[in-house]
Amino acid sequence: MSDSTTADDAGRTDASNPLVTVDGLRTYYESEQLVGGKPVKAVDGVSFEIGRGETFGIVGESGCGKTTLGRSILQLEDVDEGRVSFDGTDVTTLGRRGLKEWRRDAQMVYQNPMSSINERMTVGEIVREPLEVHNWETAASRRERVQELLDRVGLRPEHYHRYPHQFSGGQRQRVGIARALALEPEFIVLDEPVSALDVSVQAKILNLLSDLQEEFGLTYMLIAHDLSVVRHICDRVGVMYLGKLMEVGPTERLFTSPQNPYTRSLLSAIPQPDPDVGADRITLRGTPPNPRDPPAGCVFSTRCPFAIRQPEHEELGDEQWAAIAQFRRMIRERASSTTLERAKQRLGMGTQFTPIREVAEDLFGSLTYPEAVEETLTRATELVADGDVTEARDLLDDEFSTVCEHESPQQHEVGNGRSSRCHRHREEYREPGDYLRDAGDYLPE
Ligand SMILES: Nc1ncnc2c1ncn2[C@@H]1O[C@H](COP(=O)(O)OP(=O)(O)OP(=O)(O)O)[C@@H](O)[C@H]1O
Repeated sequence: MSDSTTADDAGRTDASNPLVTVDGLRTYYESEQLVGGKPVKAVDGVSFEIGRGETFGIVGESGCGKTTLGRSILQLEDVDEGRVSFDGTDVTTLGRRGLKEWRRDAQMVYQNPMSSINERMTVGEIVREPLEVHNWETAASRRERVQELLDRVGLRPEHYHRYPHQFSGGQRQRVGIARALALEPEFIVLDEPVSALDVSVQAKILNLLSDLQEEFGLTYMLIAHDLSVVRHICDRVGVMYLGKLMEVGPTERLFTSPQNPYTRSLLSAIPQPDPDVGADRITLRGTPPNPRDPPAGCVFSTRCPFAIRQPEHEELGDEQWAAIAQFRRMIRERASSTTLERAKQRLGMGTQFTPIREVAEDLFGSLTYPEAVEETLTRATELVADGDVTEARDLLDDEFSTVCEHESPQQHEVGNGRSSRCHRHREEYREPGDYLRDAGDYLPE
């Protein structure tokens, strides 16, 4: 975003001297259920660095853990595991006083900056509050500082005594930015700072953030679901899925040559202005799984268009493969229902699942499969029809599951300052890029 970034041409930061280092961060939200409830794995082992003066973007679908990651870095959430170092200091071990001091340096700007603020406070009081909390200099200088901040973010002196509800969305965001800047921080987490605003206002706020970064040497972490905003202003980007960072890399490289299947799918799901482009692009099937119960191996394996297959299944078309994946998903769901639920179903009480033969007909009826695959699918269908759902699940697992479903992939270095979590980067498999080209699919340009 700024010229002062330490990222080089490839977007690599000065690794010997990053401002923020996140290492193996985990934040789980415990279930409200007292017994047996699984926690939400909102952030699940995330590592990356942010260089001084850099704008680091975090993208991903709704609920993938972006906000929790931002709040965890700022120690606004109880972190379960991992370290966050800021300028070389591990802030996860700071006591209350140390944390209060450090918070001057690290601030957050929210999508709706007024949501957590007492609506009876005037704009001046809102911006001044952090100065009061930290007992910053004298009352007169605090007042002067607030005037200076209002002016710097494009508000007028008479706005001091107005209330935020008298303001437009863009002006309210300016107030939020002024408040975040009050204590002269070095690092700001911007959580969807423009997504609630009209496009014309978005550009103004982004320009303001860019100017402020340059003027004060700020380092930003920008959380956004709008990929065009990220592409426009971030030096590097991290792509998140179900609490994991799937790919990290310099923005332009990541957008033009994504290395991870999830990044590819996410980018190709962007509506293309030109209908001729990306006519056969990859689409993201379904919605992400429940973060209380993420898939056992690679978190993206249940939706991945590039999932590794057993060699004998390589020839199956995408449609055939997708139907099998859907069939397996449904059987897994049924197999995980409790004995009591299953007994109730048999007695015609409780949830009624669609008869499995009907499901099989709907999914596979119009498709052709090699004989051996067809036989397995028929056997699984009959097992479910006879009530042996677990056996059917195991049979399908034996036939179709691969490393993607059993093992969580490591973060592989994939060149030019990029890293990606995917088993396909291992030597014994074909790279996602090669696989895609051979399949003749669309690669985002
Ligand atoms: N306080 C909380 N208690 C329990 N679960 C939570 C809490 N906050 C978030 N979650 C859950 O944690 C997961 C990650 O949420 P988070 O808000 O971090 O995602 P996000 O990527 O920022 O989503 P969005 O783009 O919709 O804001 C979600 O499943 C969410 O429901």
